[in-house]
Formats: sequence, structure tokens, C-alpha cells
Amino acid sequence: MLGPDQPVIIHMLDIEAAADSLNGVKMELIDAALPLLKGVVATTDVVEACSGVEIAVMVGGFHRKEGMERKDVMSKNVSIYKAYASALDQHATPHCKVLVVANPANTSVLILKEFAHSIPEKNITCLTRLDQNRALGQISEKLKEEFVARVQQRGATIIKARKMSSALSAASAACDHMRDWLLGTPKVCMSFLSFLFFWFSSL
Ligand SMILES: NC(=O)c1ccc[n+]([C@@H]2O[C@H](COP(=O)([O-])OP(=O)(O)OC[C@H]3O[C@@H](n4cnc5c(N)ncnc54)[C@H](O)[C@@H]3O)[C@@H](O)[C@H]2O)c1
Ligand SMILES: O=C(O)C[C@H](O)C(=O)O
Repeated sequence: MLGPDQPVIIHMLDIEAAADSLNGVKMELIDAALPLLKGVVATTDVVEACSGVEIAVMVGGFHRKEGMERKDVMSKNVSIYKAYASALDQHATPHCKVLVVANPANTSVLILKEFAHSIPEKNITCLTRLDQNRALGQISEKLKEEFVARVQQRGATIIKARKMSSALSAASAACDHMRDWLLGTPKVCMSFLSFLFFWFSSL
């Protein structure tokens, strides 16, 4: 997440009922002898957890179970996030970057922003990237299934209809090719570009 050379000290927070299991996680992290792991704090004290942190990934809270909506965990998690906000406000570094994961993530993050005034608004975010990644995965699946085959077979489909190769569309594509080559193309989103690159390179 932070690159191959960044040493880290991890602070882990959980509730009292989960203290033993949290301690077990700490022992396992130590046993893994990870070279970049310079310290582990396992605590049930939100102030200790937030003290001096530069990155806060906030997953603590209730998860929804089958049949529940995300809003069903709202009242429980929103009150948890008020407490987190004050602790981060007073004890995290002022440049701390916050990622709220716990649901409803967009509401929890709003609470955090309202109650953690010392952290710049631009440093307080919530996890929607999972949906972006899911969308890319789904489009990529769809492309693999239908799109590539349809593009590959389009020439044959036109020959079947016209009894000749494509003409107007081929001329138009030649114009597009020369124009983009000579005049350049507008800027496009990098993630889309790299996605296309991946797609072409896997053909
Ligand atoms: N935004 C997203 O894309 C996304 C994706 C996955 C999960 N989630 C959400 O992340 C949250 C965590 O999911 P999970 O599957 O890890 O749940 P989980 O139940 O496995 O783990 C939650 C942990 O939070 C702890 N906890 C409960 N109350 C706490 C409190 N007051 N302070 C600190 N810790 C507390 C629990 O003891 C438990 O260890 C859920 O709200 C879930 O809906 C969001
Ligand atoms: O849907 C959930 O409750 C968890 C998470 O937000 C997800 O989308 O998987």
C-alpha cells in the first residue's frame, strides 16, 4: 500500500470483547518477522490508537448481515464514528489521511468530517473504490465474453451483407487514424488507458 521501502508502525483498535483476539493478531504480526514492520500497538483505547497516526484506515464497527441494508447499521456505526472523530481530531497528526471503510461509509465519513476539524477536509475520504474496481472487473468480463468476438467478426458480417469489404467505415477510420496521428488526441483518463492497454495486450 505504501510502496516497497516504507517502514510502518501499526496501531490496531478493537472493542474490549475482542481484546484477546486482537492480541493474537499482534502476536502473529510479530511472528511474521516482516522487515518493514517497526512496531505494533494493539489497544482498546481509541486515544492510544489514534495518537500520532499519519494514515487511519477505519474498518471498526458493525457489518451488515444477509438481508440487511447498509443503512441498517447506520445508527450503531455513526455513534462509533463520532468518538473516532474527536480522538483523531485531538491526537492524530494534523496531516493524517483518513479512509473510512465501515458502512454506511459515505455517512460515517460525513460524521468524521463534521467532528474532526483539525484534519483538512481533503484528507478525509471513504471507500468507494471497491465499486469502481468491481465495475472494471464486470466490464472486462463482459468485453471478454461478447465485445472482442463481435469486433473480430464485424468485417465478415459486413462482407456477408454487402458481398464486398467495408468501404465507408474503412475510409472514415483511415481519416481518423491520420487526423489523430497528425493533430493529436484529447487527454483521456489514465485508468481507462491502462485498462485498454491491458485489454489489447491480452488479445
Ligand atoms: N466501503 C466498502 O467498500 C466496504 C467493504 C467491505 C466492508 N465494509 C464495511 O466495513 C466494516 C467492517 O467489515 P468487516 O467485514 O471487517 O466486519 P467484522 O465484523 O468482521 O469486523 C469489524 C471489527 O470491528 C470491531 N468493532 C466493533 N465495534 C467497534 C468499535 N466501536 N471500535 C473499534 N472496533 C470495533 C469488531 O470487534 C470487529 O473486530 C463493516 O461496516 C462493513 O460493512 C465496507
Ligand atoms: O455491502 C456491504 O455491506 C459490504 C461492502 O460495502 C460491499 O459492498 O461488499
